[in-house]
Amino acid sequence: ATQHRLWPEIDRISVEQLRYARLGVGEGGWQLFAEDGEMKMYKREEESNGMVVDPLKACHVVRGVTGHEMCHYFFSPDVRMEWETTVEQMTVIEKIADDTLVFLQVHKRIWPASQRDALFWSHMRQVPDHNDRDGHDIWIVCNHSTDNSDFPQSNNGKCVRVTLTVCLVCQTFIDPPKDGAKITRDDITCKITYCSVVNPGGWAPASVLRAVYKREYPKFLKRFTAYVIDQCKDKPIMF
Ligand SMILES: CCCc1ccc(-c2ccc(S(=O)(=O)CCO)cc2)cc1[C@H]1C[C@H]1c1ccccn1
Repeated sequence: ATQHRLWPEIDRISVEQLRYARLGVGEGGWQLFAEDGEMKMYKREEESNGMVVDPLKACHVVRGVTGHEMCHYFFSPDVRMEWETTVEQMTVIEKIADDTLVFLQVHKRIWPASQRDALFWSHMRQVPDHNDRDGHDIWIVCNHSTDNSDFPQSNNGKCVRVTLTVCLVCQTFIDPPKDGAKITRDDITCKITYCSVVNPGGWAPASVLRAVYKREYPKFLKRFTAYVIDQCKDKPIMF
């Protein structure tokens, strides 16, 4: 089959985002702004034409689930509204492949800014075994804004379109049980890096956006990881 017109971009951005996620937070002006147990959230304060575009990087360790499971639920349109509380409406407008979809999401309005929507491709892939550590396979979901002539910006002037790049990078670690016993969920740990850059696409008060991010991102990651743990606990492990 001839490849989809977006494929070169999807491949490039996915590779680039994996590299970006694996960079430490030691350099580059990251400031820790939220901590909750194993979850650490960092941001950089950046503006582009007077709009807040603060890059965010969250690191977390979740026990009892695999990276494949985390990415499966993050990617899946069927369960998105179960855990995503800032989305009012979600539509899959194109299926590029089994592991690549195009989403249109209308987000809940953040007063006093106007309502936002986001149109982005979402791609999930397993990355060849990274033996640079004792880690196991890596799974990644990358979401990146895209245009679609059937869904022009500011549909009937209602929403301002944001541009975003998001990646969820998950590495599974297995602590082999004694004498070759079957691996259980008590033996697996998943190290997560979540990165996001959201450009609001139009003016929104910096103080309001920064307050929303400070509140919403920790809530978002805690809610999502709790959701995956709950969905997986009675199911066979998806390695
Ligand atoms: C003015 C910008 C409004 C705004 C548009 C979009 C998003 C947003 C879109 C996608 C994703 S995701 O990680 O790809 C999961 C799929 O939904 C996360 C966030 C966030 C905000 C802002 C509202 C803030 C926020 C922060 C954290 C979580 C959710 N929302």
